[in-house]
Amino acid sequence: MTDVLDLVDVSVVRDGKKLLAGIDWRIADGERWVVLGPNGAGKTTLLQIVAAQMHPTAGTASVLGDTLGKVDVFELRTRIGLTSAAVDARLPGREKVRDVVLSAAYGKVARWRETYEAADTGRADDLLAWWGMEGFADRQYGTLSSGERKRALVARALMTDPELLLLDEPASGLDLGGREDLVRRLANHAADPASPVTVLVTHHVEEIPPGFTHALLLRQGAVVASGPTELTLTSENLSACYGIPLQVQTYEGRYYARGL
Ligand SMILES: Nc1ncnc2c1ncn2[C@@H]1O[C@H](COP(=O)(O)OP(=O)(O)OP(=O)(O)O)[C@@H](O)[C@H]1O
Repeated sequence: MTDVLDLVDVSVVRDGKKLLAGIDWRIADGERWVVLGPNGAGKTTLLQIVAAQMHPTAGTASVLGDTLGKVDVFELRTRIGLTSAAVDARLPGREKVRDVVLSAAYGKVARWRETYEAADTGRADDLLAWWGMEGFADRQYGTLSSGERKRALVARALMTDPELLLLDEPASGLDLGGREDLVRRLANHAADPASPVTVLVTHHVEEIPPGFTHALLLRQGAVVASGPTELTLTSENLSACYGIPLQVQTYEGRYYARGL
């Protein structure tokens, strides 16, 4: 079976600076990955490669069986769902929440003159309900709380029924209740065999939902460790990743870390 992702010796250089260096990373069908690393480690840059938004400077990147540089990326991007602060920033605050989700089906950030099928509207409403946004469809996107926005963004990313879902720091800025609610929903998402392969970027091990099968730790643009979550998220690896002594503990599928 073709890998969902296959990065071989991928590097990215910008303004003479190496943002990523020699990254090897394979993702197989059914896997759920978390990417961790300190500020500036290169997580967002890595996700941009995986999202087919950026080409590597060197190395090869195959996403959903297509090699970047040899494929129409606009076509490829329709098969990938992405949530990030950059996507959020492009969405007009006056847009109705339902249209924020629906417009993704047309690769747009706002509704224009398209006529949407009843099936599309139904799917948008179902996704909003699944992500705890029932009753919000007619609200303006700009009036949502941070937590509500994050959940609406995930619903939008799933609108095209993507084969690969990329979540860049979906819990950033959420309060404890909002974070726990999102972690619970993401755990349900991870447990559903119908869910697409998912990559979650985060700063905090506490935000890793149970059921995320693999982890990749990044530091200064290079991989510190990667593999099955329980083997990768060790105190030793996390200390090397963040450059400080850390102790990792687990409890019922959740991870916790503290400085020593
Ligand atoms: N176009 C660019 N030119 C030069 N440096 C860049 C460019 N884009 C990003 N960088 C730098 O590359 C490094 C990695 O950035 P990136 O956003 O990928 O890290 P990150 O791990 O997502 O960080 P954070 O956790 O703070 O969001 C940072 O030091 C950033 O300043």
